Amino acid sequence: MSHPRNTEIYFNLNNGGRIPAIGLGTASPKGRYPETKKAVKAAIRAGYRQIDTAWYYKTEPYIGEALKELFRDGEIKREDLFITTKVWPCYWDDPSTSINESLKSLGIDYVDMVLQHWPLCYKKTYDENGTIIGKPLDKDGKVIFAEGADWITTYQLMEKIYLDPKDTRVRAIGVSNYPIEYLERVIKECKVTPVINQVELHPHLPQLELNDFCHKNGILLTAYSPLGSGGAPNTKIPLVQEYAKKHEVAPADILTSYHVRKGNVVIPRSLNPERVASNIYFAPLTKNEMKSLDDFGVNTPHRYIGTDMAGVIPGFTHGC
Ligand SMILES: NC(=O)C1=CN([C@@H]2O[C@H](COP(=O)(O)OP(=O)(O)OC[C@H]3O[C@@H](n4cnc5c(N)ncnc54)[C@H](OP(=O)(O)O)[C@@H]3O)[C@@H](O)[C@H]2O)C=CC1
Ligand SMILES: O=C1O[C@H](CO)[C@@H](O)[C@@H]1O
Repeated sequence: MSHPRNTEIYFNLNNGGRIPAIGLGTASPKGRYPETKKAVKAAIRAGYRQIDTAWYYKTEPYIGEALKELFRDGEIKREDLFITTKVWPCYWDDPSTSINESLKSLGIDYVDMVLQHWPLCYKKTYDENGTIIGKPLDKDGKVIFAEGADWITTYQLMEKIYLDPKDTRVRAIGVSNYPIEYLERVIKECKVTPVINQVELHPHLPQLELNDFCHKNGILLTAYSPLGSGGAPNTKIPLVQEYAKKHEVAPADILTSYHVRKGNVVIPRSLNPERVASNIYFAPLTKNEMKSLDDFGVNTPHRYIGTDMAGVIPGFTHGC
């Protein structure tokens, strides 16, 4: 059977721009960061036009190496790509520096979108070389938060950068890991509605209320960890395997098409060039199949990422 490709689908953003429906995730496992270069090259050659990264991932220099070679060899032009980076909570009061560091590592002069990675503020802490520590921990291994800090500050500073006509570093701003209550506050107190809320989303965690709220307010969701993160456990869900067989695609394609079918963006990660190239097929899931996948998660909610954050972000629960 021949299948349309998610790489050919784009969604409109509330600021007039557009975003490719599928992007390559680049939160590569520790010890394998350099392999991200090969994955990015495989992705662009397979038709991906979106790369999702973050200051925190430490993979930006390798993405930068891949881009440099792809641009040099005429395989892709900068303007044909959509590159997202994120501001980590250690830079909660200085997104400008975070963005500059990301741009330098990536070897580009603007990003298509910057997201506030988490609505959290960590205390600024440096190691013996003067390098900022991403996740400062106390002697008991607990994250050290910045006292008296307000998570909305980061978004307001990002907004300032975005709205400054002389500052061309950022083409769209959004958020990540925001529950509904946090989005409500941003919509009320800020001038710019986020274009995207990037959250964990898959059949074990369909977040239906959040999806409705975002779409009613012109915000798209980006589904992170769509395969269930390391080891892709969601590919083993019997319902996913049944639909894969029926639609003659791989289970991973059911897990990505589930989001694209809802008008949401999805960013699967793989360091295996063959899997990168094969994770792009769109399965036209029926209304009933979509409902069964939603219902599956409502009954068996499971979060793979950031469970340690749940206690400090009200509303950040299983969120079904
Ligand atoms: N905003 C946020 O807070 C967060 C954002 N993210 C973003 O979302 C992206 C994706 O999420 P992530 O948690 O990385 O994990 P994914 O859900 O994308 O799963 C990645 C795992 O699936 C495996 N895999 C990929 N394709 C297949 C396939 N076809 N069949 C079987 N296994 C497969 C990969 O192994 P292999 O490499 O061997 O193929 C890897 O182990 C991240 O990389 C990052 O960009 C992620 C977490 C939080
Ligand atoms: O984006 C992210 O990736 C890491 C784990 O892969 C997570 O802590 C963060 O939100």
